[in-house]
Amino acid sequence: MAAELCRLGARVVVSGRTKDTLDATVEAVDAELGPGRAFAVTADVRDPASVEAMAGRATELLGAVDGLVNNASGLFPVKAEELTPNGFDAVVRIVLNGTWHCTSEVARRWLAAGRGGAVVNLLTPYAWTGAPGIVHNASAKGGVLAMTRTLGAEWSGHGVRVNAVAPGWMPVGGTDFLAGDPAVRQRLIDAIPAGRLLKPEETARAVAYLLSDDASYVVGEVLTIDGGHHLSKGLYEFTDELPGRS
Ligand SMILES: CCCCCCCCCCC/C=C/C(=O)SCCNC(=O)CCNC(=O)[C@H](O)C(C)(C)COP(=O)(O)OP(=O)(O)OC[C@H]1O[C@@H](n2cnc3c(N)ncnc32)[C@H](O)[C@@H]1OP(=O)(O)O
Ligand SMILES: NC(=O)C1=CN([C@@H]2O[C@H](COP(=O)(O)OP(=O)(O)OC[C@H]3O[C@@H](n4cnc5c(N)ncnc54)[C@H](OP(=O)(O)O)[C@@H]3O)[C@@H](O)[C@H]2O)C=CC1
Repeated sequence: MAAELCRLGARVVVSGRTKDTLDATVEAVDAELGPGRAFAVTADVRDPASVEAMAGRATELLGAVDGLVNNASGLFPVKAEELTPNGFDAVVRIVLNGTWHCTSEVARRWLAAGRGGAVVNLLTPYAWTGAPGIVHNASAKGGVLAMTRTLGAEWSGHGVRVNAVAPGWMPVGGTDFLAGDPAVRQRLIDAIPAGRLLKPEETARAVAYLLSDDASYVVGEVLTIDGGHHLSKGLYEFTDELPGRS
């Protein structure tokens, strides 16, 4: 995500809890594009004080912050009846609370300065379809969907745009548990009308569009990029076999 945004011309502060991961991203961008495009700042999105410090440091490093991408997430597959209260909280605190802490911190700075900015939240189509097996993450993403629409409307008159992208399955990061098993992977691909997985840089380009002035009249919207996965293939594959076809 960060590397593709830099390739498209952005200067980016990457943030998360693990310094080594952030440094590796910055080193990769430096090696490809030269220094001064990407910077690392550690933060924990569950902690408002940590987020405040991150926003301050990002402003120092970039001069001004024009956009925020809420990408942090947590997920583990679990049957709902086996999920503990702490397990539910662990995911909701990252996804829903973390998105709020980052969005409110950055937007308050923009509003106080009398300037606009763009927020893009990472959703998934199951924010509105639901997703058996990951009730914690689906519930949190559903909350972020409502937050996107609410703040999109509430702040648009101030020039602060809040939108979201809803990617389908990318074989990266937290979805290793799906990608690792070739049989599971193929079953998932078979259910996607486009017949392939999503490339991370395709998600990054959708994020870049929503951050850009090209999307200046797009407010509280969700750009879904899942190859039609949530729409399903319906009966299309059976149309040659079904009785009554013309
Ligand atoms: C399945 C749908 C198929 C459709 C396919 C559609 C396309 C796929 C779309 C995929 C969308 C992806 C969305 C993502 O969000 S990907 C990003 C995921 N990234 C990560 O998960 C990385 C970060 N993850 C974590 O940090 C951890 O997993 C965690 C979220 C748990 C947070 O860690 P933390 O250190 O805060 O938590 P603890 O280890 O202290 O645990 C807290 C409680 O949670 C319980 N727990 C933890 N892991 C599990 C597990 N595997 N099973 C059950 N319970 C778990 C743990 O026991 C603690 O609870 P208790 O104190 O009660 O024991
Ligand atoms: N992968 C996929 O197929 C899909 C992903 N998405 C969404 O895209 C986004 C990125 O997904 P993906 O790249 O797979 O996820 P990853 O697990 O690779 O990345 C999640 C990031 O969140 C950071 N993070 C987790 N907890 C915290 C925290 N408390 N504070 C700060 N940062 C934190 C992690 O860094 P660290 O642990 O170092 O803090 C990590 O960099 C997520 O929002 C996800 O829901 C949506 C649809 C599909």
